[in-house]
Amino acid sequence: MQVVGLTTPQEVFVASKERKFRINEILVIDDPHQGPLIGEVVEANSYNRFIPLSINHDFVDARVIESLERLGYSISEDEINIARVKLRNEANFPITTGAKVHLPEFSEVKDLLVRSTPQEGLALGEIKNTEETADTMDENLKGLFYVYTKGEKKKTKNVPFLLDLKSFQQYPHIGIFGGSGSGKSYGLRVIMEELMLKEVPAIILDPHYEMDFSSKEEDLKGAPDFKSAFKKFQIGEDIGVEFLALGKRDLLDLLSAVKPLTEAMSSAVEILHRRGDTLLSFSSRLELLAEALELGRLRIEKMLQQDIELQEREKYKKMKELLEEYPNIPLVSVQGIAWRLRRLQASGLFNHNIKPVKEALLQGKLAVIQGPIWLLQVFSTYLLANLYRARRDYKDGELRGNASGEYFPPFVIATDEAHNFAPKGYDAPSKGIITEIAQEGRKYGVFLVLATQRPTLLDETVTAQLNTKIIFRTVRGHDIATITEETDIGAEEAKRLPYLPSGDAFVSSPLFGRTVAIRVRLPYTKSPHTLNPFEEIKNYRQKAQDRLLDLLEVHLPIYETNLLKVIQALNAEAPDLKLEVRTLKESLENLVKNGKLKKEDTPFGAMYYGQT
Ligand SMILES: Nc1ncnc2c1ncn2[C@@H]1O[C@H](COP(=O)(O)OP(=O)(O)OP(=O)(O)O)[C@@H](O)[C@H]1O
Repeated sequence: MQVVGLTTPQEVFVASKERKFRINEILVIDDPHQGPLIGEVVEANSYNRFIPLSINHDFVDARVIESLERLGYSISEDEINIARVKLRNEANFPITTGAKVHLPEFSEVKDLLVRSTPQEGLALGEIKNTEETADTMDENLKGLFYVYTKGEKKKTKNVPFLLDLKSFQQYPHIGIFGGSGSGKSYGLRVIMEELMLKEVPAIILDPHYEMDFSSKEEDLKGAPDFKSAFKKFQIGEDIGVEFLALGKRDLLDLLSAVKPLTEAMSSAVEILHRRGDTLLSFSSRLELLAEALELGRLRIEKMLQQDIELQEREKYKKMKELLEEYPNIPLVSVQGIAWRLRRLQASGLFNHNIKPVKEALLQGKLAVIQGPIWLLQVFSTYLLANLYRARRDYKDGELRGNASGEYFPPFVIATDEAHNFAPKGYDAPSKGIITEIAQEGRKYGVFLVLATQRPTLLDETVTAQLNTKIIFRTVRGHDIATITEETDIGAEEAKRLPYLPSGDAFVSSPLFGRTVAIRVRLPYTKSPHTLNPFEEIKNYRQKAQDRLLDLLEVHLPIYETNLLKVIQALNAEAPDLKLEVRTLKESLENLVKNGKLKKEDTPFGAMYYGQT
C-alpha cells in the first residue's frame, strides 16, 4: 500500500494491488519526513482492466492515474484498489507521494480507539473494520460480546467500542437518532443492559411496553441474567402521584394531559386549588361548587330558609360560601376540571406514590416506567422533577457542608420518542424539567439518554446539550441536515446515513475527537415484541390445534353422529373452548386438512380417527 496522486496535509489517496480497502479502516502512513501519520479510509474503490474508463472523476482524477503509472501500476492490466484517506490530525505539509502505508498494530492506535476498560466502560458494540488491528489487541479486550452479522450470532472479532462511565461527568448526555427500524431500540436496550451490569441507577420511560429484560436472546453462552437488575412499574398500578404533594403547576399539567385546559379552566384551577388540599378536599370543593352553580344563589337561599336536616343545611351553607368566595367561575369550567380529575382518578394515578421508584434507584437498579403516552408524559414530569430535586437537595446540602440530608444517588434517565417529551416549538409538560436536566444535570450527576426518530422535532436547547450522539440510519433530508449541524459528522458520513444497515451507527463524541463507525452489539435480552406478528398468529393457531388434539385423543374415533356427546365432555374439561357442533366440526376438518387426523365416510356419516 502506498500514497499516490496529489496530496494535501489533510487527505491522500492510497493504492494497493493486493488489498481491498474498507470504509472507516484505520491506516498508518509512513511519511519519510514527518513520521507515522494516522488516517481513516473515507471512500474506497477498485478498478481493473475491464473498466479502466469508468473511473469516477469526483473521486480519482487523471493526476492520480498518472501517478499510479509512474509508481509502476499498470492501469490496463492490474486490479487496483484506491482509498481516499483523511488524516486524523492535519500534517505539517503535504504527504510525500509514494510513502508506504501499513495496517496498524493495536498499540499504534490504542489511544485513538479505546478510551476505557471493560470494567469502567459501557461496551456498546464493535468498531467497524478493525479485525486486523484487533488481532494484536490486549486479551482482556477480545471477544467481549456478541454481534449479529449476516444471519449469525458470533463473538466480536473487532476492537470494542467502550464508552467510559467516568466521562459522563464531562460529557453527560447521549442522543440516539435514527429512522424506523434502524436499530435505535436495540441500541437503547444495549445501553440499559450495560448500565445494569455496572449497577448504575437508571430510569427508562417505556411507552411501547418493550423494555423487559427477563427473556434471554437464544444461543448466547455466558449471557448475564438481568431479572433482578430491573423493576417494572405501571403508572396507576404500582406507582402514582401523591395528591397532597402536588403544586398548582403539577396539577395544571396533570389535568391538561387528559385534555388541554381552556384559559378559564386554568385560572379556575389556580383559584380553587389550595395548599394542603387532599384529593378528597379538592374534588369535593369542585363537585359542591358545580352543584351550587347549577342551583344558583336564590334557590340555595330558599333551601336554607326551609326546615331541613342539619347535614343538608351544612351542605347548602357551604355552597353559599363557595358561591360568595368564587363568584366569577363559570359552571362549564368547573365541570371540565371535575371531569378531567375523575379521569385521572380512574387511572389509579392518585392511589400510589413514587416511593418504589426511589427504592429501586437506591438499590442501583433500572426502573422501567410503563403507561400510555399521555399519562407517561405528565407522570414523568412529576417523577423526574421529584427525583431530580431529591438528588439536587442532597448534593447542594453536601456542598454547603451539611451532608446529613437523605442520600439520593446520581442516576440516568432514558427514553425513546424523546421529541414527545421535549418538543421543539411548543410546550409539553415534561419539557421544562428535561431542559433543566440537560443544562444542569451534569453538576448533580443526572444524565440523559434521549432517543428519537426525528431529531428535527427535538427542542434545540436539549439537542445542543447531547454531547455524545449515536446516529443510526436516517433517510429524511431534514433530519440529516439537523444531524450534520449538531455533530461533527462529515460530508462523507452524512452521505452514507441513508444506507446504514440496521444496527450500524456513527458515534460522534468529543471524547473520541472524531466520528467512530460502530456496529451495536447484540443485546443479551429481547423485547417481548420481537416475535413477528405473522409468526405470532401461526404460533397461536398451532398451539390451539395441539391442545384440541390432546383433548380429542381419548374420544377417538369420533363419529359425526356423536359430536354432541364429545362436545359435552370437552366443554366440561375445557370450558374456555366454548365448543359447538359447528365449531368442533370445523376444527376436525382443519385437523384432517393439516394431516393430524384422518377421515372416513361410513354408513353412519363421517368418522374421524387418529394417525395410528
Ligand atoms: N445491533 C443490532 N444487531 C443486529 N440486528 C439489529 C441490531 N439493531 C437492529 N437490528 C435489527 O433491526 C431491527 C430493527 O431494530 P430496532 O427495533 O432497534 O429499530 P428502531 O430503530 O427502534 O425502529 P422503531 O423506531 O421503528 O422502533 C431489529 O428487529 C433487528 O432485527
